[in-house]
Amino acid sequence: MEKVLIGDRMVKSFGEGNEKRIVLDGISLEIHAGEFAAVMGPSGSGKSTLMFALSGTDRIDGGKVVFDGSDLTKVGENELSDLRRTKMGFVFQQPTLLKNLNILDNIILPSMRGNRRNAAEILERARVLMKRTGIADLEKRDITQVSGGQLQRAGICRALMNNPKIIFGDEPTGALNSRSGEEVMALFAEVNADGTAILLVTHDAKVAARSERILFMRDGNIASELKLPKFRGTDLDGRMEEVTIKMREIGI
Ligand SMILES: Nc1ncnc2c1ncn2[C@@H]1O[C@H](COP(=O)(O)OP(=O)(O)OP(=O)(O)O)[C@@H](O)[C@H]1O
Repeated sequence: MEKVLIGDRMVKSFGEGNEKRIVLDGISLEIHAGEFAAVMGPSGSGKSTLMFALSGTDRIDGGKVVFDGSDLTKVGENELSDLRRTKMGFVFQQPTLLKNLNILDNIILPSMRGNRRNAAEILERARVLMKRTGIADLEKRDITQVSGGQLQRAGICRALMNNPKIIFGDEPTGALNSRSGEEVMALFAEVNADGTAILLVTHDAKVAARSERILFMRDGNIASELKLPKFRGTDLDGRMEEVTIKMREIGI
């Protein structure tokens, strides 16, 4: 199967001299097109740093990252930001939406910048996504007038605007109540069923159990891996148990 993302012996450290801390310690991984993977690990094991490295958000000190055939360690800043804007989607714990714009404008803003599609097409795409994520009637609302779950859905719509090859999620359900969290996860499953690869960082066994491959990090490397069949909406409890056993095994 086609590999959409390859991290090859990635090294990243912070600090200098005695303060130097190696956070990614030669870690390698591959994500296939359409795969749904999760990263778990103790606090400080390097999960967020890994996501920043794989998405070209941060430059790495050693090794390489190949995304959709482009070596992110070699491309210039403009090309890198184009790749990130047009082929990757990002969903964080707290969506970074702008306070002075309504929900719809927040969703379309990044696509309006430097995009060849015209405004009508962009608007249409946003409305299709808002309908699909259940927030169609909220387009004129200020971002302070919607719930956390609705805000996160708006963030997901924004991430999907350019039909990305991969979505990076860093604790995307971390700030949500369990019902909204489940709805957001169901949305990720739908997006994944359409062929978009997903890579999530999570502390939550219930979230990880919906993925098909879980990478367990420890001290800047992958300590273990768990493969599961693609989640079809059944036996979440059994899957969670498998994840929890593995977490215990490696001491998370
Ligand atoms: N910009 C930075 N400058 C200095 N140190 C950093 C920086 N970013 C991360 N670190 C350090 O790197 C280590 C790994 O951080 P990272 O955020 O990747 O861990 P994590 O596994 O995502 O943790 P958590 O589960 O708590 O979010 C931590 O010790 C952190 O303090």
